[in-house]
Amino acid sequence: MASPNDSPKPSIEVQNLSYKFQDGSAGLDHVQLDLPPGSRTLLIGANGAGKTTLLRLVSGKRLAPNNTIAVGGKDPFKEGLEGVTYLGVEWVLNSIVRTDIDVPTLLASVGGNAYPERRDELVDILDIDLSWRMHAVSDGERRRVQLAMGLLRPWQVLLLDEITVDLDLLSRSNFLAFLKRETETRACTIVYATHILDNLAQWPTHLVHMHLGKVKAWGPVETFYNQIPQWTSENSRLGELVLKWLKEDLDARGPRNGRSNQGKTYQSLEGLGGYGLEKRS
Ligand SMILES: Nc1ncnc2c1ncn2[C@@H]1O[C@H](COP(=O)(O)OP(=O)(O)OP(=O)(O)O)[C@@H](O)[C@H]1O
Repeated sequence: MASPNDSPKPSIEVQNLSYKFQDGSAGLDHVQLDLPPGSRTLLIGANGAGKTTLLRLVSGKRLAPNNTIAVGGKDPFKEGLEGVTYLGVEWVLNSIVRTDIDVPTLLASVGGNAYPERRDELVDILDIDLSWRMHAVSDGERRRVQLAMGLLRPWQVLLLDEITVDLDLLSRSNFLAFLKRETETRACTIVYATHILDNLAQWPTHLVHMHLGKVKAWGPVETFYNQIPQWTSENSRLGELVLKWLKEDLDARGPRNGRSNQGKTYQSLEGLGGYGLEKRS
């Protein structure tokens, strides 16, 4: 019988990937990445940097240009990748987890009975009460059940698009430790887009820094730490590095609504009504 370990090694290769949205606006610009099998990559970037766009393309949910993406050596869109799990916003909003349904039924519906040991481990680490009914749980409790559902089948590539925001600190820490163990004990690879760095200092093997649809830098995590020779106890070294990157990105981009041009804009409105008509005394 085939086991997940018989599958091709789950590397993620992105070659010169540019992507435009349907309205013609630029989504990604010449993205180049080569994430090795077994890696745990953090995707870092400000809001709107292109993280979700990249993850959706890598997962095969969006069509990328030919020969730009290979996951375990395969084109994710053409080959409908078995073993690639993408957990993002659409998945979080799935309405079934808000109905009056019990947890064992939900877990069985996603194959829980085929992987009883994994199911029981996930129930344990995510501290799930099997007597919960899903219409009567908190957001964080619902998220934990969803995570158990999403992680149950032994994926080879896991693409996570910040879906841990509702978890309390301990649940999130257990969840991250589980993911780390997974990459250490079987052939699998993770890419995680997040803004929350708690408990993550020792987690990633690789970092990808995105800005305005481009990958500004990527590589093994230790190759970046010389950028942060000193760090405070308030932030981890990773936290300091990410803060530095985001500040640089903001400086490079400038303010969203062009405040530096504001005087000019108001002048050009003169005569059109509003403040432009006021006379200086
Ligand atoms: N369907 C779309 N059509 C046009 N532009 C889009 C579309 N979806 C996203 N964008 C734009 O593409 C850019 C990247 O969006 P994306 O969702 O990939 O960012 P992100 O890095 O995941 O941000 P966040 O941290 O806020 O989740 C944003 O400027 C966004 O407005």
